Amino acid sequence: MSKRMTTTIPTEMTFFARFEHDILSSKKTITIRDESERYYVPGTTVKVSTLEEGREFCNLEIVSVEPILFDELTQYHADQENMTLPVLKDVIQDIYPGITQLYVVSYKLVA
Ligand SMILES: CC(=O)Nc1ccn([C@@H]2O[C@H](CO)[C@@H](O)[C@H]2O)c(=O)n1
Repeated sequence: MSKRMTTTIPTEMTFFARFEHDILSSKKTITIRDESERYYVPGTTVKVSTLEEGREFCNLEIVSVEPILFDELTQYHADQENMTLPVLKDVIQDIYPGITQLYVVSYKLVA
């Protein structure tokens, strides 16, 4: 007998304010998160605000959510973050110290 599980589809996402400009200019088209943020659903739209002040600044449509290991990150991911790979790895280690399992969330700006 299988247990029925319910999940709540997330409808909001936060970013550090320093990334707002890159997101709004579509220079940054992915974000890399931990398992707590793996439940975004492709095709849904999320309301985006700054982590620091909770200021809403756009809506994003989720395009995909893909698991990735920290050691598998490449320049391809860094390009989509508008960063160099060493900087991206530093940023992730700052936010998620010692993490190995991550999720690449890709998105597009909703007009
Ligand atoms: C609660 C909360 O807001 N968390 C995060 C987590 C990550 N990020 C950015 O995603 C990319 C890879 O991690 C980098 O650009 C990060 O700076 C972010 O802006 N905000």
